Amino acid sequence: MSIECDDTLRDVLQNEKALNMPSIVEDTHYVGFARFVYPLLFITTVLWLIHRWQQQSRIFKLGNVLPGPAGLPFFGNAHMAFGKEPDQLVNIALKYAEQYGTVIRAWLGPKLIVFILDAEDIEVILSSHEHIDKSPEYRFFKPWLGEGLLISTGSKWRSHRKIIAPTFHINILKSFVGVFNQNSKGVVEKMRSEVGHTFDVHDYMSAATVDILLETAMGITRKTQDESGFDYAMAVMKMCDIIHQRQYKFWLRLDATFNWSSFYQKQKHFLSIIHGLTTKVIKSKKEMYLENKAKGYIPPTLADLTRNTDDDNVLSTDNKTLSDTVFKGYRDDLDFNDDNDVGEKKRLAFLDLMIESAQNGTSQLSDQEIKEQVDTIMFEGHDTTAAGSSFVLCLLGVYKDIQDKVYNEQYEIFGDSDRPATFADTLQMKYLERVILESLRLYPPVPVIARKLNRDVNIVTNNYLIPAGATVVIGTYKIHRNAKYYPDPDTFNPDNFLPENMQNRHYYSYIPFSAGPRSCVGRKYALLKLKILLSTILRNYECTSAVPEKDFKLLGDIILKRSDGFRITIEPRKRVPINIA
Ligand code: HEM
Repeated sequence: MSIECDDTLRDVLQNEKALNMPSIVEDTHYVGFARFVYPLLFITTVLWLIHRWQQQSRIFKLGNVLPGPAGLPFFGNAHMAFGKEPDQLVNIALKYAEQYGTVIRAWLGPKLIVFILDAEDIEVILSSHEHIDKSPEYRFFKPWLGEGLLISTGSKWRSHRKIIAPTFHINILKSFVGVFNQNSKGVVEKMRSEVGHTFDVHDYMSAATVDILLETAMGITRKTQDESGFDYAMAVMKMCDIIHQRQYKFWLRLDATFNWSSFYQKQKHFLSIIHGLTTKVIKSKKEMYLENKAKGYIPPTLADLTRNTDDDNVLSTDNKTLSDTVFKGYRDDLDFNDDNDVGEKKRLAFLDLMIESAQNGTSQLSDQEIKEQVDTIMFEGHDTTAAGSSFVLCLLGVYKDIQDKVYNEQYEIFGDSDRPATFADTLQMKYLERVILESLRLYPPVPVIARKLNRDVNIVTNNYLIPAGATVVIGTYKIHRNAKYYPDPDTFNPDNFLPENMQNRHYYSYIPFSAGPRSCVGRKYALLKLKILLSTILRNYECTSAVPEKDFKLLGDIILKRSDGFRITIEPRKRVPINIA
C-alpha cells in the first residue's frame, strides 16, 4: 500500500516537473510558512502598536522621568523578579535602593510602580486624606476580608474607621490585660517542653496571638472554644500562607490561573472554616444580645465604657507611654484614646461592641460588615504581632547584654514574684518598650505599604511628579535603616528611642504601624500585648540565639519573617538581678 502511494507521488512529481508547474512539496512548505509567518507578523504588529501606544501614554512619559532601571518592551522590569525566591527579591530591591537613591521607578508590564524611601515624600502620601486607596495587590485578601477596614476605601472606609477606631479605646484595651496575662502564662507553660532544645519560637507566638485574638476580638475563650476554635486558628495561618504564595508565584497572581490551581480549592476550604466560625459566633452573640434585651439586661455601650466619671482614676499626662511620644506626630485618630482614660471596666470583645452599636442604632453595620471587620482584625492582629514578638526574642537572644537590662527592669518592677502584670506595670517597662520599638525599626512586620494614586502628586525629592494611576510603594524596611535618620542604622540600639535621640527625627522616618489617617488601628493594642507577652516570657526564661543577626535570612512577604526560622534556645531564669558590668 505504501509502495503504491510512493509510486503515485513520484509520478505526480515527474509530471509537475515536465509541465514546469510549482511543486506540491514547495506548495506545502509555502502553506506551512504562510501559516506560521502571517499570524506572527500580525501579533508582532499588534504588540508593536501596543508598545508605541504605551510609549506615547502620559503615565509612561511622566514615569520615565523618575530614576530607575531600564526595562524591556512589554515586560518592563518584571523579568527581574522572574523565578526569584522571596528572599532574593528582598536583596534585589535593596540593591536598587543603593543604586538609585530614595525614589525608584519600575515597570511591571504597563504598570508604573514608584518606590519612595524619604520621610518627607512618605509624609506627602501617608498624611493625605486623599491617597487612601490600597494597591491592586490587596485584592488577594478580598475573598477573605471582603470590604473590611484593611482594604475598603472611600466613604465606606471612612465611616467604618469612625466606628472601629473607638473600640480600641484605652479603657477597652485595659480590660484585655487579664486575657493577655493568662495567655502569656499559657505560652510559658507550653514552652517548658522546649527547654534545652533549639526550636522555632514563631510557632508559639503565632498560636498565642491567635488565642488572644479569638478572645479579645470574638469573646471565644479557651474554655468556651471547641474544635472549631483550633480549626479556625489553623485556617487563619494556612490562609496567610496561601496569600504569601500568591505574592511571589507569578502564575498564582492571576485569578484565572489561581482558580485552576490546588491552592484555590484549599483557599475555599479554609475560608469555609473561617467564615463558618465568624458567622456562627456573630449569630449566637446577636441572639444572646436580643434575649438579654428582652429580659431587660442591656450591656454597657462603648460610650459607657469610655466615659470618664468622677470616681475614675485618670492617668496623668506624665504617665503616658514612650510610644505616645514616638507616634504623636502621626496625625491619626488614635490619640483621643488617652484623653479620658478611666480605670478597668467590664470586658467586651470587639465583636460585642460592634453588635451592640449596630443594635442600639449608633452604627449602621450589617452582619456581613461586622463579619468582615472581625475577620480583618483577626488577620491584621495575628501575623504582625507573632512576627514582632519573635524578632524581639531572637534579637535579645543575640544581644544578651540588652536582654540582661530588660530583665533587670522587670526585676525592679516584679522582684522575684510571679504575679501577672497590671496596666500600671506596663507603663514602667520603659526599656522593654524601647527594645520593642527598636526591633520594629529593624524588622518592621509590615515591610512595605502600597497605595494607588488617583491623581498626580508632587513629592519633595526633586519636586518629582508621580502620575495618577501609579502604585506608590513605601519602603518601611529601608527608611528605618537610613543613616540620615539613624546613626549606625543597621545596629540594634534601643537607645535610638531615648527622648533626646528622637526629638529631631522626622516622624515619618519611623512608620512600623504606617501613619496618618490610615495608620494601624491596633497599634496600642499591639504594644500593650507585646509588653505583657514578652515580660512574662523573659521573667521565666533566658533566651539565646546561636545565629548571629547578620545571618538572619529575611523573607520579603506581606509580613516580614525569617526564612531560616526564628530559632532560639531557652533556659529557666533564676529570679535574681543581673550584675551588669
Ligand atoms: C506589631 C503589630 C502590628 C503592626 C506592625 C501593624 C502594622 C500595620 C500597618 C503597617 C498597617 C497599614 C497597612 C497598609 O496601609 O497597608 C496596619 C493596618 C491595620 N492594622 Fe495593624 N499592625 C499590627 C497589629 C495590629 C493589631 C494587633 C490589630 C488588631 C487587633 C491591627 C489591626 C489593623 C487594622 C484593622 C488595619 C487597617 C486600618 C485601616 O486601613 O484603617 N494591627 N497595621
